[in-house]
Amino acid sequence: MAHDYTLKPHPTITAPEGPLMVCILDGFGENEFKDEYNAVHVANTPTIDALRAVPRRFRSIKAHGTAVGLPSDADMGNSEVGHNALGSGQVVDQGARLVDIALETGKMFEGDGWKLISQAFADNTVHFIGLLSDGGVHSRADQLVGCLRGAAARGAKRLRCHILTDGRDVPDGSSIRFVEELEAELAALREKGCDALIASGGGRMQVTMDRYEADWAMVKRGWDAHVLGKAEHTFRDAKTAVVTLRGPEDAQVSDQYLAPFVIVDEAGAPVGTVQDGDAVVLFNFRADRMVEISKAFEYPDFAVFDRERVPQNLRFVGMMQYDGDLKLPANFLVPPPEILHVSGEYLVKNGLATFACSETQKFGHVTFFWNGNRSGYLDSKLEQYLEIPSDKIEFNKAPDMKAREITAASKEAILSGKYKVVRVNFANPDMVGHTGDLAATVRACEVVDACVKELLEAVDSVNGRWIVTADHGNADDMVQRDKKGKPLVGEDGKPLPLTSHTLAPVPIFVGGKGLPEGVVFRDDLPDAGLANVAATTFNLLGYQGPEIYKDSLLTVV
Ligand SMILES: O=C(O)[C@H](O)COP(=O)(O)O
Ligand SMILES: [Mn+2]
Ligand SMILES: [Mn+2]
Repeated sequence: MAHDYTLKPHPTITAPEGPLMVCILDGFGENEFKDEYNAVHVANTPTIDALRAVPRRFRSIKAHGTAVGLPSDADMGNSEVGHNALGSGQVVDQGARLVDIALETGKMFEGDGWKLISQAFADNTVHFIGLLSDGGVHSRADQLVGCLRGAAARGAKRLRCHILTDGRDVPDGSSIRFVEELEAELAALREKGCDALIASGGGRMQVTMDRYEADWAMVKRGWDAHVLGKAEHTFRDAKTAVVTLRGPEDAQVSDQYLAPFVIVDEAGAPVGTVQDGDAVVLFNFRADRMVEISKAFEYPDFAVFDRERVPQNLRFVGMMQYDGDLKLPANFLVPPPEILHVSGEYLVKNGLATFACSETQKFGHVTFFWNGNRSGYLDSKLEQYLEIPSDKIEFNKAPDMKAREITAASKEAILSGKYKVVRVNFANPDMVGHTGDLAATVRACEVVDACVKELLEAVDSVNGRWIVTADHGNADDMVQRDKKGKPLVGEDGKPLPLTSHTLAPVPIFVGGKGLPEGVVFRDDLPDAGLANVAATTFNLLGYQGPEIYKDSLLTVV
């Protein structure tokens, strides 16, 4: 039976005169540590502070772990799962969890994707390309190991790993440990007669893992290193590669930004180029940073850069299918989560027009992830998505990013009278937070606060309403801590920067001149999370939340 998308009017909250603005401050958590390392706390944010002071229109909600479909509550949130939950009003098992289940049950090894790569076990090489860490955002090293062992046990003769060093979802410098652990695993496989080696690599923000077409040159560097075996730097082993490329202690390059490298044999020949008939597994489960490299492998008429040599009869799979609309890649090891009946579908099926805007780095977050991993418009007549091109530099060098441009465009949309919903994502607290640069991240939060002010004023001027919230923490803690929360210092006595997201909940604020006074947060949902936001938006639009959604956070007193 077709799903019924009819929205029922809310019994007491009427529709607003102006639009509803839904504003996501990416990486802006509500952290219990309110000290000098909490950029959200340190920053001068008069607008957000004023919102925090309004009784029962500010609270925090969960943005990590099982509340967003991740395997455990030790998993920090991230943009993919966060925007999925925000946009769909539901909690679904996410990629990390689905791959765990597929490995635990052995289903992984029975699927069509596995059957495809197993054709290369006897006479060809199986390549694994992906992010090597235990960050759990894009990939997990233990899942890579599960696949390697699974392949070796099922007769794969030759395995090659192409590793992208992290330092973004995990502490900088940890790449050395992850390489050591993988080398030990590969040595154990070699003991058992499987020829298993690391073949190439590079930092995730330099090589292969570009997203939303922000910088295709990254993908070309990856293709050259992984497939062609070409890079400026060659080494005999990966640990030496990583240690050398990180450079001297006083001028270290972070794991995220390591140059591409290729591992070579005694004669200087690459140990693992991709050849005709080989299998290639992209072992990341998350989509955004795997789409471009997937296209390079899969599209016969790919023309973004010169691939020079395209391996024929390749058995190419993703850990998941990264884009269900593009069917990319065609073959995959684990089916991705199915996220149905997202809020955008309810909006368009009820004739409510939406404007969504962010800059490149978060554009897919506020569209593709928001819409349950669907590309393009749900309804091009009722929706307008605007992407402001992001800078191509390290974001601590320009922490304002494109916040002003996003604000100007969103303000215009709010004032235009054309839209019922205006959805905005500000990338700054997250993208600058990932650099580990505290001062720049404070600045990022301040810029965003000023932009929010402008948007709230615009909403008020047309009697609209707003929700301001975030998708997960990041800027709210910029230092690594011990179990008791005490900041850790390095050998040089300096605090150890935290580049990753945090486990913190996120704030949520509602308001606007067009919001009747009695509409406030209920106090009986202490465990509410990001998935409770979608029904809340429908209430603010004058409708009841869809029955299949998590409860709205609102009540009328
Ligand atoms: O891809 C990234 O930049 C990080 O791994 C996660 O950040 P995001 O989830 O906020 O995009
Ligand atoms: Mn995010
Ligand atoms: Mn992030």
